[in-house]
Amino acid sequence: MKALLDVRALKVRSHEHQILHPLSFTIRPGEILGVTGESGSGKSTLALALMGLLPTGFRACGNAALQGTELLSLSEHDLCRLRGKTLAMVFQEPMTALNPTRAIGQQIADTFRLHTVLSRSQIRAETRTLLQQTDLLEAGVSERAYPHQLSGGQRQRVLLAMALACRPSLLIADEFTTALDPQTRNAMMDLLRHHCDTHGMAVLMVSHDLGLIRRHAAHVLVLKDGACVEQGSTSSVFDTPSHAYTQALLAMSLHGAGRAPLTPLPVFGMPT
Ligand SMILES: Nc1ncnc2c1ncn2[C@@H]1O[C@H](COP(=O)(O)OP(=O)(O)OP(=O)(O)O)[C@@H](O)[C@H]1O
Repeated sequence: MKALLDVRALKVRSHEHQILHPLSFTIRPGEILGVTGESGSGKSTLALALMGLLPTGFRACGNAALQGTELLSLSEHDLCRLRGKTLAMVFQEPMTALNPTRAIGQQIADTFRLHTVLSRSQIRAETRTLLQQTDLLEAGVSERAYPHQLSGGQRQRVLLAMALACRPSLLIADEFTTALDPQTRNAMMDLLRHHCDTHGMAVLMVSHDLGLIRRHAAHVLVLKDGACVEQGSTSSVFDTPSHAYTQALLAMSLHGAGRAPLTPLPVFGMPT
């Protein structure tokens, strides 16, 4: 099957540092790619580079073609047309991504108003469907609620509803399950899976949670200091990791789950 996202030698530099070393990977329609690595390894930078939202002073080069459209050379105007419709992102920090002065129902409806020609009543119905699918109505959250009246996990679900509104081809989800309890996390992953299976949506899922990646991602990319140390099918990378860093991440993840690692963990990124 043809790649939906084809990334070739994508690099990111800040004024002083190389933040991402050349990365190459593909994601096919309907597929979830997990991106993992310790804090500061460059996961969010990769997500922001694809969205065209890098901080001032950062520069991306290389190639990143989404359905044949080269993302890195698009003008801000063309990127704006793509974002929300073809390419969507759920941010790590929901409070800064939501508008504190607008009710959540209005914010979800805004996405439809901006990118579709649906009538007011269709937008109202679609907005309610999304609130239902993200279990917000069930939790007693009204579409008239403002972001500050919601818990972190509920705000995260509003962002997910906004991201899924226009059935994007590619969803970039940066640690979006962190604030969710296990039951809600599973329900949200099921919702993503549903969009992957029914609309062919692909997902680039940034997460520290190796269990989540193992369960839901077909492929995984392991980052360390901005470089890819290992990538491949999740089962082969996790069952037979070839790099010591991946082995250490897996051991730490087992340790966190209450099982002691068999060998002492190597220390990464620390002066010796
Ligand atoms: N706005 C910024 N200004 C300067 N350096 C930055 C900025 N954002 C990120 N960096 C640097 O880029 C590198 C990668 O950071 P990034 O946020 O992409 O890592 P991450 O893997 O997403 O971390 P985390 O898991 O903690 O979110 C780090 O060295 C970080 O210090």
